Amino acid sequence: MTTFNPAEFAPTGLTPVEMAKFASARRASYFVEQGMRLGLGTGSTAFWLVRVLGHMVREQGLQIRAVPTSERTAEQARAEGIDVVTLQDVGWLDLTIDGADEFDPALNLIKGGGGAHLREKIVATASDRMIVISDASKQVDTLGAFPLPVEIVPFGWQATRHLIEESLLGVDVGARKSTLRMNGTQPYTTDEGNLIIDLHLSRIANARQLSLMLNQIAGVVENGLFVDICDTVVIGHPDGSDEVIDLVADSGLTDDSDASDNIFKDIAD
Ligand SMILES: O=C(CO)[C@H](O)[C@H](O)COP(=O)(O)O
Repeated sequence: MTTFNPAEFAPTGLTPVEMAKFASARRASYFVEQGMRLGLGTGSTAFWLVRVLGHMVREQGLQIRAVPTSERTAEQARAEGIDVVTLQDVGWLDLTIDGADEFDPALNLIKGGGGAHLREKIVATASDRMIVISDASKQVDTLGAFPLPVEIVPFGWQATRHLIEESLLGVDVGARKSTLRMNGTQPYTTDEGNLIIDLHLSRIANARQLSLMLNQIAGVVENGLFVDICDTVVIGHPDGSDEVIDLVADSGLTDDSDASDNIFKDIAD
């Protein structure tokens, strides 16, 4: 049990949207314990997590070793005084806390709006537990309104995109448009030097099937569907309140699995 107090960090003058993000990050920080090896997410909600943890490190003696999921987050974490290490350094993580673009009732996710879903998935699946921090706008009945990012290698990327588009004909989705993510006039490149194709699907009937299918295509590095990886979502609200959805606690079962178990579930299915 943590003896630290995330609520001590209390920024003022936040817009309602920022307050909701901050509230979710603050609540998730209560799950962080002394000595933990922690995965740090990427994005505007994870930004608040790093702020809260930075305060706990500097002012409350929290000691953590953190593996950031992007260069952006690494830079911010270092500036906050957090001990930044590599996944190779620590081998495995106790907990990853990250944002999401959408989550459904089973807590399956779309991630990668910030272009970091490859490292985010590696870090999350190398963790005992993944907690998502979010405002209520990310909660959906069915995934797919948010464009699904697919990271692909630059070599032969047009052919890879063509194969992705062809493969979509065989799955139950609401639409089948793809776009190359741009950064101004240039293609957006990830921290790994890859490109991103965003899939505008509107509705994804079977996230597990689609995820497996996309990752079988040569040139695809990773897609933004996180299936059976997250079991806790902390939702923050504009009034500063929060709620926790915890699949394990809500089911009354104990969690003897870890985030990497999804790989075996996928293969078994
Ligand atoms: O997946 C991500 C980055 O790749 C982010 O977690 C996701 O885009 C949510 O970001 P934000 O908290 O800014 O809404």
